[in-house]
Amino acid sequence: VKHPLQNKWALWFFKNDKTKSWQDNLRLVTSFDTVSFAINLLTLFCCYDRVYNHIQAASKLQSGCDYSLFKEGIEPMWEDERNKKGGRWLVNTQKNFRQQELDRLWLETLMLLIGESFGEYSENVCGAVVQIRQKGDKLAIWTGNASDQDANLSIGRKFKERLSLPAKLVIGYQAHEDTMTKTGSVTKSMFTL
Ligand SMILES: CN(C)c1nc(=O)c2c([nH]1)N([C@@H]1O[C@H](COP(=O)(O)OP(=O)(O)O)[C@@H](O)[C@H]1O)CN2C
Repeated sequence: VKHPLQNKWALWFFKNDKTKSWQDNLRLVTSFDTVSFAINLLTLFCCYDRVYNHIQAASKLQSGCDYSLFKEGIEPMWEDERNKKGGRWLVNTQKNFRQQELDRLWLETLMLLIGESFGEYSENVCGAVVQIRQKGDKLAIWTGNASDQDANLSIGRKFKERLSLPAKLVIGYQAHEDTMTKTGSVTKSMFTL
């Protein structure tokens, strides 16, 4: 028997090909809605084997690449109806995190989403993104309503707790509206944890 998940999820891959538009670089890899498929995917992410599958651990991706896991029907982009009034909890990791920590953090994030771990606020969650970058990798959970402070703070607390990040590693919640229009490299956070 296939145990259904509460939501259907879609895994996306972003490859940084400068010759194409941003949107053309975004590809749907697979979507799933059963526990067994989710477990297979999680094992692929944590003990990938290049020979048997095309899905590699996040830490092995080239710079400029992203993985996104979003609820079926929500595209991992600001412009999607379900994202445009939302924002993201953003974890900026130091360079040395990639080898030891990044895959664990991404796996924990995937399990938080697939496991609907945010209680009453799970329906506010749109998806999660891991981004491999020279200047430092990023991990984010996107929520659908930047002005729902109760939901966003509760989701952020659970996110930071589950990742068991060092207390001094501050995470910020940024509205996509601010990220889209940011001037310079840093977007202001609505709140931090
Ligand atoms: C529909 N559309 C065009 C569009 N829709 C989007 O939703 C969207 C973009 N464009 N993004 C573009 O990528 C650049 C790097 O962002 P980055 O998050 O990779 O961060 P880095 O600067 O590479 O660390 C962003 O500056 C933006 O140009 C990012 N993004 C989410």
